[in-house]
Amino acid sequence: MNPYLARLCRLASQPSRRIIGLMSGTSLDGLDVALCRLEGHGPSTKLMLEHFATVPYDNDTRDRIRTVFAREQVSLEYLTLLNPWLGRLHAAAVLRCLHEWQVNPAEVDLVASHGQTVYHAPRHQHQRPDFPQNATLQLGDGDHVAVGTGIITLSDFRQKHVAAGGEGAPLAAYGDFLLLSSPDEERLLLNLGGIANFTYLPRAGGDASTAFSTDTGPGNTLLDAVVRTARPGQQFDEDGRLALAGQVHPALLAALLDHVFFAAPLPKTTGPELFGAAYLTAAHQISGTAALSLEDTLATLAEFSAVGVARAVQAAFTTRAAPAAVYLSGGGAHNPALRAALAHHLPGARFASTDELGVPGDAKEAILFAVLANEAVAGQPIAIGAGRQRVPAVGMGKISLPG
Ligand SMILES: Nc1ncnc2c1ncn2[C@@H]1O[C@H](COP(=O)(O)OP(=O)(O)OP(=O)(O)O)[C@@H](O)[C@H]1O
Ligand SMILES: CC(=O)N[C@H]1[C@@H]2OC[C@@H](O2)[C@@H](O)[C@@H]1O[C@H](C)C(=O)O
Repeated sequence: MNPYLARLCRLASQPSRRIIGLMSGTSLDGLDVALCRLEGHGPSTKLMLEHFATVPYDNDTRDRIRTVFAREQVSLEYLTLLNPWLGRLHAAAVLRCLHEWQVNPAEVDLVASHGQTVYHAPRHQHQRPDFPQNATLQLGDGDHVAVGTGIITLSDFRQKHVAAGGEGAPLAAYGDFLLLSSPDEERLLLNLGGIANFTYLPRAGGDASTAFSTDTGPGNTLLDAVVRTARPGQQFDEDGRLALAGQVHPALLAALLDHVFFAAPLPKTTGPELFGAAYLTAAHQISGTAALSLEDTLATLAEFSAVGVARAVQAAFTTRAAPAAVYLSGGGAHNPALRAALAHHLPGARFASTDELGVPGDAKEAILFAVLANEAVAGQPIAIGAGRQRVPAVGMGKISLPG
């Protein structure tokens, strides 16, 4: 037997596993690296986060990804070259983190690598009759991470979700359900990344089939794009200072909200393919606001993100009140302008951070992939999907052996 397969079998029956979760999201700020100790599997999973770091992307890396990111037309050669290049970059980042944390790679059981989403194409977005499927593409091939780190790697988690009928995202519900369900309260877990999404969790022990997650629209992606253009060298509106100095422009807001995505049934996903710079330019033109100040544009975009969240929450809870307990994660949770707009549009909510539940908000998505890998190796197909999520129980992740 291949010794790596034998190792994998041993890992599956161990009481706990040490797994590195990797996530690089739509904001392209860097690679999130979470070294997790995961004990057990399924609803009895216990997480100990041993270390977490975001390894920032330099300008060259960001530029390379942006050459293909969310673009309909790209050079096939460039895409092909970027795939192993990113895999090796992520492997090198893992080794650097382990060195800093004084952890021997041989003492890590698995890497769980999300890769870099370069194009997300749910059917409702691509609308091509010749391709009736949902589709999504992540680069940074798992074989390159496995060979580069010497650690067995699981990757490409989203394809199984698509194969089973889902849109390949959000996968957050699977990890949230296993780690953050509580017998004491039902919860909304609201992640404010480039794209915003939330997970609804019923009380632990309740009807698990009602758990689900959905994207709600942009989180930070348009805010970041505007700042990058207006203030070269700046990646985002630090502490929402510019947005807080502006006023919401009602006509621009109305133009931004005028898209079928916001009325589409839940769950649904989206990405910068739709909510990119061109979307904002069109809304500026329609509303006659092309000359609006940077501050007012950012204030309006923060409002837009918050209204998107509020509309999805309203759509999810038409016959009863939404859960009051809302736990925030993702970079947008650090943006006071976004938080103020959310507080206004979700008046019944009691906001806290997932940090208070033992899962640091900035690390939550990287941890998710470690949890998915743990289930793929030691658990069962995760059975929350069949209900509201409308995806049969699946395990996710492809296995790459280092040798
Ligand atoms: N102090 C801050 N003030 C304002 N915004 C902030 C702050 N810190 C982080 N952000 C925002 O958070 C973003 C990074 O968020 P995050 O890392 O959650 O995104 P991501 O994981 O790439 O996105 P996604 O979840 O869509 O894949 C930054 O680009 C910025 O917009
Ligand atoms: C296709 C894709 O990469 N989607 C990401 C993105 O970033 C946020 C939102 O859009 C979410 O749907 C998803 O990531 C998280 C980790 C998820 O699947 O839950």
